[in-house]
Amino acid sequence: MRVLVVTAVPVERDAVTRAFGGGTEVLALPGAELHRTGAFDVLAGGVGPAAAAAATAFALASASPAAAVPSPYGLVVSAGIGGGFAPAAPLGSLVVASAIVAADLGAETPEGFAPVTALGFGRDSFTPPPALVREVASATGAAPGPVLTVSTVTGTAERAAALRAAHPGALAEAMEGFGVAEAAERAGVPVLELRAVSNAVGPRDRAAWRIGDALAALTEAFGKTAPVLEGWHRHDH
Ligand SMILES: O=C(O)c1cccc(C(=O)CC[C@H]2O[C@@H](n3cnc4c(=O)[nH]cnc43)[C@H](O)[C@@H]2O)c1
Repeated sequence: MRVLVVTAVPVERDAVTRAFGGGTEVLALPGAELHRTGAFDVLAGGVGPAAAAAATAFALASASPAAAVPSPYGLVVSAGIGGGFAPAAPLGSLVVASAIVAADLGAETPEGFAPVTALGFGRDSFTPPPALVREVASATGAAPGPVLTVSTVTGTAERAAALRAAHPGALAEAMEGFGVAEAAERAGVPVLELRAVSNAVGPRDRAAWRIGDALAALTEAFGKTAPVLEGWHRHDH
């Protein structure tokens, strides 16, 4: 079974492929460049949910161009750095999504934020396979919990508090998971999201970012969880 890993930017892609120990082949597809190592195809699809959804959809469609041909991918993983909600997700820690939540997809109303589902269309979250989430958490030490997808990075304590209130238990925010999940769902492939925390969700403080530490944590996590991911079959669980 092949695994498609979608990051936002090339440094995240390279942090993931580094875990697999070399021998990477680059495959140029329409709309996507896959870095293939063994069972893993890793793609830097761009920042934000729209870029992530488009890149993931192109990769999935290129891999099985005819509807009658099943996808070679058994799993799609959205991976990269992210902001962590303190104290549950400190800098350098890992989070694996138990739910991938579109945190700002909806409407502002006098009563507060209304998710797109409350407006009567679309969906506002995806649930990765719970057994796989548990296995990845156990292999990597990642904390399992909801991960929010936002189009605007949180930069104030007020916004962080509003997100916590609207999504109790959320551990992290990032910008691509929901887009990757939308594309994976349409291809009938399960999805997972794994984030390494580079900064705290809250007031903007660029000096406090620990991007290098988070990328190193991402490499270590994929090193530990690669056998779990490539050996996982959805019907096993
Ligand atoms: O300019 C800022 O204040 C700022 C703060 C944090 C992150 C950024 C980015 O442009 C990175 C976006 C990129 O990284 C992921 N990411 C990392 N931290 C966060 C976050 O706190 N909230 C949302 N996304 C984050 C994200 O998935 C993007 O790929 C700028």
